[in-house]
Amino acid sequence: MAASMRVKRERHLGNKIINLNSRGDWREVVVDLQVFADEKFAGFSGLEELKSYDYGPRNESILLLWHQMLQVPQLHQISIQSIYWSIAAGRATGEKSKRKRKASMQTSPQPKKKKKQKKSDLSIKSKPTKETRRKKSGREIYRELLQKKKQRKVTEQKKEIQDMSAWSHLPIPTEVLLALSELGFSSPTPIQHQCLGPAIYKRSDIVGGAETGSGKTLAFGIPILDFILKLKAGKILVNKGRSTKESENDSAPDPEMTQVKSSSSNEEEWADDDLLLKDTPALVKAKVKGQEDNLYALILTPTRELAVQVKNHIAAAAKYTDIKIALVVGGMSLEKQMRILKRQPEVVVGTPGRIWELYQQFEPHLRKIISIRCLVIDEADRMVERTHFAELTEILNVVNSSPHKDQRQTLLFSATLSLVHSGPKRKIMNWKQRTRQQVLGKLMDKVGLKQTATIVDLTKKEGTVSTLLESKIFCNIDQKDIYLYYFLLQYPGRTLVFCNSIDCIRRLLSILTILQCSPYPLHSSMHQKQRLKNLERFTENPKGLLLATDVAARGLDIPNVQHVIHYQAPRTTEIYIHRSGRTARQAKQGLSVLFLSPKEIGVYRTFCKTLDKEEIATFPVDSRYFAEVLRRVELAREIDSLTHQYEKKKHKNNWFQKAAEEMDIIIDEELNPLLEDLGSSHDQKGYKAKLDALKADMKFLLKKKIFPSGYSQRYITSSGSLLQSMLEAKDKSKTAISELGQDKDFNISKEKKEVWESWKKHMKKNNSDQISGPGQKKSRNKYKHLGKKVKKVAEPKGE
Ligand SMILES: Nc1ncnc2c1ncn2[C@@H]1O[C@H](COP(=O)(O)OP(=O)(O)OP(=O)(O)O)[C@@H](O)[C@H]1O
Repeated sequence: MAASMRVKRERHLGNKIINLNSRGDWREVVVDLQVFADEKFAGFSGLEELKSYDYGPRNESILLLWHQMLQVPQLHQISIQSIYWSIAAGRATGEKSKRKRKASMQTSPQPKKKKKQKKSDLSIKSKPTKETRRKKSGREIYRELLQKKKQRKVTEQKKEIQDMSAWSHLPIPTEVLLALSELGFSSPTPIQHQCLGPAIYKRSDIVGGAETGSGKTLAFGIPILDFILKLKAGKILVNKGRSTKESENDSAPDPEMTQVKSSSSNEEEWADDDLLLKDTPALVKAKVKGQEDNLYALILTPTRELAVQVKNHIAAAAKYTDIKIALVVGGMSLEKQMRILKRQPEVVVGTPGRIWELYQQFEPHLRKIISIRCLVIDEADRMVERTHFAELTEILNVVNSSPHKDQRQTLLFSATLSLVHSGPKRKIMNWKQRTRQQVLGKLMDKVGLKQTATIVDLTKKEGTVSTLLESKIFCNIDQKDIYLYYFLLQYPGRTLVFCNSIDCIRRLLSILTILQCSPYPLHSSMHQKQRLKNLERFTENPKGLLLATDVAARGLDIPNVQHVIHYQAPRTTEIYIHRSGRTARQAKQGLSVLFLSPKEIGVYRTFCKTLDKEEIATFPVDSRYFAEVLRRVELAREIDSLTHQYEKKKHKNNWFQKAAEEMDIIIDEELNPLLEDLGSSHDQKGYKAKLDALKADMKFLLKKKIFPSGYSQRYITSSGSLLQSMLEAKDKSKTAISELGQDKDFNISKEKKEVWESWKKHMKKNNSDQISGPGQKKSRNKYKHLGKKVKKVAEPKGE
């Protein structure tokens, strides 16, 4: 039988005490009263649990207090702290009662001895005697340690509580501000600073451009959260046959909103009272009736990974709200996404393909996109490109056909929204050089933005961020592997290597795996789960190596990526900016290295011109260690080539045999020639022995250190001397590139081979000239026997 008891519940908020008896929703907890039969529990009559733990920030009086505190800077920190703690306390209570309930369920069917144990667990306050302390089981000790760890974590969080006064001039909802404080975002970034005002107060359409890693996600995420919170609180009326103006006429200005607005310096500019309504009973009814099960915001991104990230980022900011955010992307279970959509999430983040697919299947929640109130297109310049995302055009046709289109807020963001391309050398018919305004105007027309849209363009002509150290290495296609491996060896750190094709990634993956660099691939032909898993592994590994196509070029916010390598030159200037933008985020330092083959000089020249860059500095390479690097790469190529040829044949035969089996066909003499010749068993044995020998050689080579101990692994010394050397190298490379660019015969493959061979000879000679230490001489002799095996240069495969 259950019993209940109301106890005095109090929480301290700043210097105020809030009596919780009058707040929150409490419910009885069913307990077995026999457990409490002991006289120790005399007077115990029952347990109650707080049903909703949101009494903290969402309570009106606390909100009022919060806003009062915002007016007094010195109280600012206290208010954040107090509200934080009231939430933390609520959560802790919730978890505790959940645990208790679970414990009581577990204890009831168990024998009495166990129950007694539970009783002593419940009497937490009684000091443990020496005897009980000695009797503690391993599980109890573990639990205690866990508890202590939790407490320490909370104390650390308490210490990290931010001064959030830098946000006070912006109309950020308290719940969101609280989450931002927890995330450690003590001030808005420039793009947030400029977008949040017009987006929240005026609900303007926004075209936002800012450099990579500058916080654009929250610049559109916060206005969405604010809008939905206001809708839920009945401060904005969704158009259900009644205009917002009508409702506003019979309502007084909302005290809370007035207060926030008055603190704004741009009050006059932003004031748009049409959108701010008082909590009249009629409005509350309208909210309850029509608004609760609506889809309010749709956020579209070009890639699935970016959609996952945007969803998580906005969900973190919405942590203290009850706004539901769903992810709808391809490559993941359709059924699961349909189940999630049944829960009526207010915000849907996804890729156009899957959203359109579900729309066409008449998924009821997504059918509401016609009446969405917020539409965000992230990486808008890429999304609206012709030939890309036909589904986006379909979605835009639907949302733009809505009779309430004018009430929709549309937000477009990218780091390359207004990039103006320089004209081609030979003028193409009808080609016109556009101004920034014309580029933006075209984009706005395509999406259907209002003419009154606010344009916040913080992008600079040079495109990349100032903390990024850009460099290039001019080399032949065949040398790229060597330079890449050299770089990875000399500069360990989280590195992202971009290639233009999946084939190139597969080849590099194989070679770098043989060289024990542990690369993770990421491209569109992989299973979505594997893609996300690899991204996660890369994020967790401080020396991680990710080989990716441009699927990872835009938007991905992977913390502390130190190097970005363009193994193949990006096809467009935009891609160069986005790829490079995966490093040097949030004002951190980062390095990008562009590998340029003679064929790629044209592209390089184009984006130097577009980005107003005279030249990109050449990355300094220490050629003394190149022979050893070369030796390893060649051996890896040989192993790869041998394995690949054999495995390809084997795979083909297996597939053929399986297909024949399924069709009940016997592979007779007639069909036999269709199978690949794997050689006799003797040949196969020989092949395996050869492969094993090569692998053993590789193992031996990998054990040896290439760089002597104490050799600097930093490309930027504290004095910046290496940076200086890169700048000095700039002029040299400039002439070298222009000379090679003029050499018309350079691209003939025979010539290329000769250049490659002569370069190798040169490197070997160079190396032997420079090896002077006895240790190094000795180690060279060690590899003498390997010379024969690695003599043959494997033909590099096409990229
Ligand atoms: N106000 C803030 N203070 C500190 N960090 C912030 C703030 N806002 C966002 N961030 C962090 O900055 C990082 C970059 O943010 P975000 O991914 O939104 O950048 P972006 O401008 O969209 O970049 P990209 O153009 O590459 O997509 C994220 O890790 C985010 O958590």
